[in-house]
Amino acid sequence: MKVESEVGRLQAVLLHRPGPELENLVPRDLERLLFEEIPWLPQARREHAGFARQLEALGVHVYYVEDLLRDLARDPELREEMVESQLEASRLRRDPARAAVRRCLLEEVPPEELPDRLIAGITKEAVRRWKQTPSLSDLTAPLNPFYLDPLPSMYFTRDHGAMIGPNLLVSQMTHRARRRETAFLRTLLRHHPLFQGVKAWWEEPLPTGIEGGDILAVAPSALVLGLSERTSEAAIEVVAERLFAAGALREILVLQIPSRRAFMHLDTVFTMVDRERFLIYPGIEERLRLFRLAFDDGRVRAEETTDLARSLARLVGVDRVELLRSGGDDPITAAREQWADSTNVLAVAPGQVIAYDRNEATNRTLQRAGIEVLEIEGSELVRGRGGPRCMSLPLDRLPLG
Ligand SMILES: NC(=[NH2+])NCCC[C@H](N)C(=O)O
Repeated sequence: MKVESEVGRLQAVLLHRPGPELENLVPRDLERLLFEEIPWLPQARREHAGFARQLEALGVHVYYVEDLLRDLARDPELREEMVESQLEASRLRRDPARAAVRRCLLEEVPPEELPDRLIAGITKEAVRRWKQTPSLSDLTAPLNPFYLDPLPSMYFTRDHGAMIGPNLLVSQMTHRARRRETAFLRTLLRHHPLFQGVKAWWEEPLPTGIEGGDILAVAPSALVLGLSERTSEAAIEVVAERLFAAGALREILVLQIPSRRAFMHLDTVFTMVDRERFLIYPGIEERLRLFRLAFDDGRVRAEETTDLARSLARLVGVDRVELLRSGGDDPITAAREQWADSTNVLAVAPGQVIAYDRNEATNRTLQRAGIEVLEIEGSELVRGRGGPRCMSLPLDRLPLG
């Protein structure tokens, strides 16, 4: 398994089917759990199944995080490791209730249900009988019902990490609300046979945030990284240093985007759709800052640069690249469609993408440019603020011939 480019023909991908975690969302928790709205689960699942069917029709192997975790949960030791790493990454880390939650998960929850239950969230109510006396936190349950929060953003598997060549960079999530998602990926990487032969680029977590939605491989040894609400300078510097030193990369282009909810990751405004073509939200172009990172005598050297198209061409190693603009020339349409993830398309091969059907103007622009747009429905899925790109973690792509 390896990924050397954002557009190489997709062979295998990791998804998560939206589940009861969405039904454990309540208005009070929306902001903290990084949602604006509550998707209607049965419809979100139908839409997600449509996405998976589209991928399978293209011959892509679709793996589901929850299925792989269920494979591991059969083994008592791995079950224990899964539970411990979830607790470590949660708010319960130093909570007196930790032991009771642990016992409930290991002694009461049937192993085959464990991954789904962890993702859905664990209520105080479910743990009550494992505690000796009612505690303050039991009494506050009506207002604050969860020991382990639901993970509603779990279906945005892209953010959990990124295959860079043959190995996986596991993200360091900026918000606590999403840290348990990556703990699952680490467990899979360590133990699941699917990942045999794939290593984490490094074991220890990075000091600060970097998320997969900000990582885009444009060529075998060249990355574009978003500097965004979720990915920090410090994390980019560490990643650059390590990947340069390992000989995995030659150059990195950093695109700084305004730190805003609507653009939480680079892939909400920019992605790659063909060997030499990119899709960008024009409302962002004026506000981008570009920085080039290279390895110079064992040190990462940064310099500011201008001209996105030229910088990308250099990175890809071609004379010129083409920037396609979302929203069909109308700033209002472009802003509306950006909010519905118009640029968050998933390239399944050079010049072939999966996109939400609702982004009509952007899809028309892509089609006119000769890009094949495979449309899926996503009116409930989009409420979580992500599209086909964020809903998929590519594990294997063919090299570009
Ligand atoms: N790569 C992406 N654009 N991911 C979208 C993530 C959306 C998710 N609700 C969050 O705020 O974290």
